[in-house]
Amino acid sequence: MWNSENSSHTVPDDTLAGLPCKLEFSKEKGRYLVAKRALLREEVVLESESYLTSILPSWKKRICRGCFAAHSSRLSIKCQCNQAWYCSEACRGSHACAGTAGSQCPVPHKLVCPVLSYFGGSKCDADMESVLHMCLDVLALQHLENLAATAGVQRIAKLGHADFLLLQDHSDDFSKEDKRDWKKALTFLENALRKAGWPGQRPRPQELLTIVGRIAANNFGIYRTRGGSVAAGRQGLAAQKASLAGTTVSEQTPETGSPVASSGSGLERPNGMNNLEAPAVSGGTAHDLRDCATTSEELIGRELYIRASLLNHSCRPNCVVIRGLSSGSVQTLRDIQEGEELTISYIDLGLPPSARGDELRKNFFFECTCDRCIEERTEGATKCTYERSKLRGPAQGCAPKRRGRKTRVSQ
Ligand SMILES: C[S@@+](CC[C@H](N)C(=O)[O-])C[C@H]1O[C@@H](n2cnc3c(N)ncnc32)[C@H](O)[C@@H]1O
Repeated sequence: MWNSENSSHTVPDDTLAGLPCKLEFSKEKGRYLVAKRALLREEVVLESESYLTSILPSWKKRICRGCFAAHSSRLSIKCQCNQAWYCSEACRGSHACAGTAGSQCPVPHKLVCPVLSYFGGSKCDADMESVLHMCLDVLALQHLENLAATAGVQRIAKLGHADFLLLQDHSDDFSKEDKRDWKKALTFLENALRKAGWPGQRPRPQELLTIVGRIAANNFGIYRTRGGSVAAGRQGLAAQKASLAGTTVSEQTPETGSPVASSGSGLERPNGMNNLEAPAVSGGTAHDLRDCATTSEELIGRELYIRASLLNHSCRPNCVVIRGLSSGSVQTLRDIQEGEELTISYIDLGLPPSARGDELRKNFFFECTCDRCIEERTEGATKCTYERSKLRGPAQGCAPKRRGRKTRVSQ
């Protein structure tokens, strides 16, 4: 349910200007995007560079923080904080001053480096640590904007801190255990800020928690194919194979930004979801908004998009997010009528209904009411009545699943 205290249900007019979609709002599912006109299959609905990115600690030595290229062996150039690795001195130089290439919010590494020096001693798990990295970037952006405002400069980046605040905050929905874990992690961050002599305003714990609450429910996973070379990039799409049988989605080569040679079925697009064993696209990554990889995929990092975060979930999505090296685009999977809601999948669509529900409840805090879930529930109920009459006993396997403990925020 929409939390009006934590988020505003409008966005500035220019956020969606020129796009074939517009924003609507409902109390049940918050803001959502609808088609402003009829859309054709494979049409690009929106395109944007990522807002912020972070790499999981286990991958930091193989993905260049400057240009974001992935490498099959450990990189040899690193920053003194031991948190950022590079493929060249040029990448190190540009990251220090301008942040990761392609990010809409350039956070100069030299600003956050002293704080990151303490991250080696963090006892947080890898996922939490990657969220803390993003949290720090948000604080850095806020600080830079405060400085710019004092100096009379209006905007330092295309998208700023105000845009981050548009994201829906779910910190109030965290379970007791999550809140406790996050409190510990954020105390670690607060101490690192203090020890590093953070030049910006030191945030209050509640403020930090709302930053985490925004990152948690809105970040996109970056995946690689397990067992493939590190530079491989067809990540995140495999999971949608099951429910989108018959359609395939292309990936883009990072060098050209254009789809690679066609070899699939359905949409006749290459390296798609029906073609899991096909050679991977060198250097690219595709991602979707969900937390769990399939067995053939591995999560390597996380990133935030602002506009794409306005897309709600459906277990039968009509759009997909495709990631190039430095930008993401949302494309339609089928023809869409004017006024129809645009949706993507946040989860592995190959999961059985109850597991999909658990994922969405645990990580995104809502009960899915998409047409696929309703159909499956109806089918389940019919099957259940049939089984019951066959067994002439109590219902078997049809009891509503007990709501599991929400585990650590693992966005
Ligand atoms: C990435 S945001 C999507 C945009 C969001 N509705 C907003 O107003 O900012 C994810 C959140 O949207 C809501 N949401 C997404 N899909 C939904 C759905 N199918 N039904 C209900 N709520 C949904 C949930 O609160 C979820 O945590």
